[in-house]
Formats: sequence, C-alpha cells, structure tokens
Amino acid sequence: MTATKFSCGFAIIIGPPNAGKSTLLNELLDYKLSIVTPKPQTTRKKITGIYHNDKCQIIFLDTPGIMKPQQKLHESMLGIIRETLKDADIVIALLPYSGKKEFFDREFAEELFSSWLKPAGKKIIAVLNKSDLVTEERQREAEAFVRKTWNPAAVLSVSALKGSNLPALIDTIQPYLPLNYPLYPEDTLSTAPERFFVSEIIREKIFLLYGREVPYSTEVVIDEFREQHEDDPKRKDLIRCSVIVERETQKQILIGSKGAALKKLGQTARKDIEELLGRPVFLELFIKVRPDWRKNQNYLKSYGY
Ligand SMILES: Nc1nc2c(ncn2[C@@H]2O[C@H](COP(=O)(O)OP(=O)(O)OP(=O)(O)O)[C@@H](O)[C@H]2O)c(=O)[nH]1
Repeated sequence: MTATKFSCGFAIIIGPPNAGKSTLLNELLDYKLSIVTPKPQTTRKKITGIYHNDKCQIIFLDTPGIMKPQQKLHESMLGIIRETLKDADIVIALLPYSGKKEFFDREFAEELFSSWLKPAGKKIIAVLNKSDLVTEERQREAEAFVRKTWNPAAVLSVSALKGSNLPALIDTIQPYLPLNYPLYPEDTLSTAPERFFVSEIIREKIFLLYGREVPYSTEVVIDEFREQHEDDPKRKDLIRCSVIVERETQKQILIGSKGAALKKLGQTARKDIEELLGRPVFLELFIKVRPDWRKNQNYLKSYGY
C-alpha cells in the first residue's frame, strides 16, 4: 500500500434527532457501536467508528441530533457538534425522508445548511435516509430538490435500516478524503474505551425499558471497572456504575416495585455487556439523585459534557 493510493480521513455524520445517524454508523461498520432506540436524542456524545476497506479508512464521527437547546445539557451537546465539525474532511448531512407530503423537514434542512454547514465551509454530501419509506421516483425528485436548493458536493438516498445503497455512500465519500496512510490498525472499530460502550449499553436499556422523561433525566457513570479475569480467568470482571437521576420520584421508577425494574435493567444490560466484552461480568448499579444535574455546570463537566 502506498500513501498516494490510499485515502484516510474524518467524516462527520450530522442531522436532526432520529435521522438514523447511529443506525447508519452501525450498518456501515457492521457492528453495533452506537446505541439505537426509537426515541430521539439518545446519542449525547460524539462516537468514533472506523471503517476500513482496501482503498480507504474512514473515521466516522457520529454526533448528537441538532435540536433547539432547552437546557444546559443541550448547549453542551451542540458545542460537541460544533467542535466535531472542525475535524471533518467531509460532512454527511443526514436528512430522513418523512414518508409524508414534504420530502423531509425542510425548515430543519434550511437551518442545517445555512446556519451550521455553510459557516463551517466544509464539503457536504447530502444523504437522504429512510429511502425505504418512499418510492424511487420520490427519491429522484427529492435529490434534485436538494441539489438545486443547497448545491452540496453530492446527493444520494440510502436506507440505513435495510442497508441499501451504502456501498455507493462509501464510494462517494472516498474522493473527499486526503491521500494518506491509515491512522488506525485494521482491526480497530473505535477509539472510545470499553467502559464508554458499557455505559452506553446501560443508557440504551434505560431508553428501551422506561417511559416518558426518565431516560432523558438519566446519566450513567462507570465508577469502577475491575478487570479481574486477567489475574484469574475464573473470576468475573466487576463493573460498578452510578445511574444518575434528577429526582427521588425518578429513582423510585428506576427501582420499581420490590426492585423488579432495576433487576430487569441489570439483567438486560449485563447480557449485552458480556457480549461486547466476550466474558462474564458482575454488574452493580447504584441509583443516585443529583438534583437538576442537566442544568448544573459542575455536574455536566464531571459527566464529560
Ligand atoms: N424506516 C427506516 N427507519 C430507520 C432507518 N434508519 C434508522 N431508522 C429508525 O429511526 C430511529 C432512529 O434511529 P437512530 O439511528 O437512533 O437515529 P439517530 O439519528 O442516531 O438519533 P439521535 O440519538 O436522536 O441522534 C430508529 O427507530 C431506527 O430504527 C431507515 O433507513 N429506515
């Protein structure tokens, strides 16, 4: 491999909540790296996923969905997006088809292109996701509309869920990456540490198991990750986590009657964590109340926002 033939660079995936950013990343990497739930705004921090083939290495940066900030947490999330944009060689603007009369949320698309992407001055590939919801004819119409209105470097329709047109997306991205040697070894899927993915799995299960505002008020912090199997393969690793909520009532909901809900959370999360790590673990969850943590700069900072 010579540097003059191989390309390597950073592609940032940016779009509204629920656009399918995490689904797309997982599908491209053929690995469940980023948590996916039917609820919007599950992705809070930037996730790095690395795609490899024999011509290029693409370091994908998944970002939280862009929304109107209603609290300090949202402002931090938007700050993460702004910072991530600076690192991008190419921007994937992901707009989901609505399946309704309008192709997609046009107001949002206008805001995305005008307020976010144009000032950043980066090359943009507009990717219209959820193509399984519309006919091919509608897809061509929508693509022509995007080309005419915002003139991105390229436009294409994909279905992250069905995995359709994703090789074309890779081929479209590649020419925009700098010619360079790969930055990471071929077996590296992400730069984030195991403990980050462990906390993301627990957050995903909270989103899937609990209703209304509870998941949005929750943060997961890994207090201890003791890898005991290395000294003695018979011993399970110990993972101690704090599940942070804003109010006593939310704590009661998380615990449930006679602790049943918390037990279920622990069991379902442990199963996926063991699959991720490829070894058995003890998972201990402690629920802690930190009043209004999403509005408190010190808490936000200590949780990595
Ligand atoms: N029909 C259809 N649904 C999709 C497609 N891609 C994603 N979805 C669904 O859309 C929902 C949101 O997907 P995510 O991947 O979590 O979206 P996201 O953009 O990462 O969401 P945030 O966490 O809000 O940033 C899930 O229920 C997905 O199954 C697609 O191509 N077609």
